[in-house]
Amino acid sequence: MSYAFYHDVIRRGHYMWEIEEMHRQYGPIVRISPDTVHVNDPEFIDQIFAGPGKKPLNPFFSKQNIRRLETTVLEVLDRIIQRLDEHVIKKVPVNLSLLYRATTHDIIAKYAFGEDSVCFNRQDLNKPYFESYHKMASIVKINKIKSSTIHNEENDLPESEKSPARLAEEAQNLLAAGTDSTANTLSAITYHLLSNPHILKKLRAELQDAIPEGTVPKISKIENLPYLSAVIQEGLRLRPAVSTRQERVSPDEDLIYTNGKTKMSYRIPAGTCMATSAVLPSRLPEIYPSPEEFRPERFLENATLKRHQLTFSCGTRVCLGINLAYQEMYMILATLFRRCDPWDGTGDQTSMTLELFETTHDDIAIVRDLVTENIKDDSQGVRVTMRDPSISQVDE
Ligand code: HEM
Repeated sequence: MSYAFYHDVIRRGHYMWEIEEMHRQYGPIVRISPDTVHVNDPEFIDQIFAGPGKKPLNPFFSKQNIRRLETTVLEVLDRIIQRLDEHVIKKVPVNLSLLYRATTHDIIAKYAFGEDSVCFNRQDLNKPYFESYHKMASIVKINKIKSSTIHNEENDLPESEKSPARLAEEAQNLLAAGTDSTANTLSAITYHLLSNPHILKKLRAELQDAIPEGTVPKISKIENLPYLSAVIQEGLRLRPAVSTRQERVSPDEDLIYTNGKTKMSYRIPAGTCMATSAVLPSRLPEIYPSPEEFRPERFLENATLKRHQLTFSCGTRVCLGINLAYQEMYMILATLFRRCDPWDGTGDQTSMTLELFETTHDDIAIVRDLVTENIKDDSQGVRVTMRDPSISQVDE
């Protein structure tokens, strides 16, 4: 049995931590299997991942096309607000992780397949569906996909590539890639904001200035807000959603890696597989002091940090949904935290408040790498108690 198989499969997604330990002992470049070298130096990662991004679905997910999706996002945000109000009235905690999944799912389902409010039309927000991932295929109506925007955007594909089976697979991939990823990062950011009221206070001040009227914001009003942007980058750093080892090969040229500290150089022969997981460079203490700490300011103090993030990958395999993911994160966070203060326990607050409910850091901490990062198996997600002095509550 190979070492990688043992830690990846038998120990369920633990090889990432073993690799991190190897880097601690042996430096930024280590061999992790007979034919794969793992790299944990952002300078060299930039070199390996360089390259143009081009893929068939790109126009469909371009920034311009995603902008047209704003109305859909705004509609879903209205549904979120309704749900939150219902929870306030009933005095029951809200599972924000589930709510975020329902949100990201419904947005991608609407955009890509014309499906309306698959999750929000259900009282349980389709919780059983998220719990049993394998049922995903059943939610996708193949005929709808055939007439969807994806299909229209792929007119230049050969007929064989437009078969129902191929489209269903594509649909399944998009739903899988576009739902949990953004939702997990949002859950982590929410946890950190509510655990750090001083950070949330700064964010709220910025949002109040940008959106004085307090309505659900247009993306153009918020996408350049410095503190909100830093909060999102810090969330992506700590919870990068996709933890898989991203692999690249330099087919023709040998690469030379020079360790910045020791000045030792290594020749990596052409054809060698080079891998890196976005989780590891994001935790390097020499680049991110106190890496476990949620500190958005680090992105304001050092504008080059964002360049080092491998969260959405880059080059030829850059995340297809990057524009959608950013639009969702900006709009959801701005909507929620423009409205809600952290609960201060006094009972004197005049705005809607949020307080973590039976949620600890373990509910957002990455435990394993199963292509996407996973938290502990028995986590209930990030849950909050909401209070709003302007809404009368009823006992359940
Ligand atoms: C915080 C949110 C997200 C993160 C961090 C993220 C990250 C990534 C990363 C790192 C990859 C490359 C994986 C590799 O090289 O093996 C990737 C690929 C991909 N992502 Fe995302 N993603 C996010 C949200 C989304 C969304 C909203 C969509 C919507 C459709 C999406 C669709 C895709 C697709 C289709 C691919 C495969 C691209 C390809 O292989 O050509 N992602 N994502």
